[in-house]
Amino acid sequence: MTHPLRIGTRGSPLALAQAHETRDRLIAAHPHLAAPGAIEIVVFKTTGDRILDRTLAEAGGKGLFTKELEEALYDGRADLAVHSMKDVPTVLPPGLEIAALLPREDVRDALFTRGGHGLDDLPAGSLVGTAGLRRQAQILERRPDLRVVPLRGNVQTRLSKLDAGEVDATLLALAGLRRLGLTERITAVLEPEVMLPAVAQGAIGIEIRSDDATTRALLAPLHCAGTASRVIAERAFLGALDGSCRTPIAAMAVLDGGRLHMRGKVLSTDGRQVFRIERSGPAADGPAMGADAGAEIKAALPPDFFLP
Ligand SMILES: NCc1[nH]cc(CCC(=O)O)c1CC(=O)O
Repeated sequence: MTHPLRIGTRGSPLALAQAHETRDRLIAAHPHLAAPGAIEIVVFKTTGDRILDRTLAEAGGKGLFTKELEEALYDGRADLAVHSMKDVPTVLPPGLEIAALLPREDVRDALFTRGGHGLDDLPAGSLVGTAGLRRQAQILERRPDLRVVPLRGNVQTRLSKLDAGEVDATLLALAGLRRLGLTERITAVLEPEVMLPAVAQGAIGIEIRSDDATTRALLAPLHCAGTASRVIAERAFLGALDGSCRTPIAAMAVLDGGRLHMRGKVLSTDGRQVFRIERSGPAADGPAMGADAGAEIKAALPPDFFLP
């Protein structure tokens, strides 16, 4: 090889854990890559990492966590980019593709509360810290008597704010906590009936240049077909909705033998308006099922539902 295989990643602890998982899986599939210097992990700072004072929805725009990594792919500063698929826009920039989806983690969200309460027994008026509109809307759907305040930062930051009493509760994706080994302090895991996950939550995707057949071949053994059929259906749902990032949208597909079941949900940010959809069909029909479900729920929304 003329140069090391360069893995591009963000620098957050979770992003680094995902980059290391990718490296480990590459080495397991191709033992020659264990040689010193065969793989290099290169860290890039993304716009999303720089914006710490506002919620992402306020910052606006899509691809806040992916753009700089994609530029590195175009320039050849990275051969592959490791992403949380949850942060990857439904339409990829030209000339790039997701070459592999790693086996998906648990898709559910975890709740942390100071008093050890679950969601249903948190005292009225409790402050729930989350910057995510999907989580905000579904918390308020179930508990309109709670107050949601913006809370950003990595896992450690959020937990220290919880300890300091800035908020009474916060939520994080179980997948990220598992990958960081930080599940110990979880108070409750929220079932999808209460908190439907974000599209592609818990899935790691690896992006490459479409003209890079060498890297595509290296990644082929890492690809998980089951994860792909679920994530592709969910992303088709999101793509058909064409929602702004200020609209709470959730979806989850599960496989049962050869069949795919998917649930989708669109809410108002205050959780008062909730639109749901459910579909089942052969796994091979996932993309059409997702797109169809997205179109149907969109048609049911009031005309001015999507925020600009
Ligand atoms: N938007 C940030 C983000 N992107 C992916 C994850 C967690 C890992 C995953 O869902 O794959 C997180 C943090 C969180 O929501 O708790």
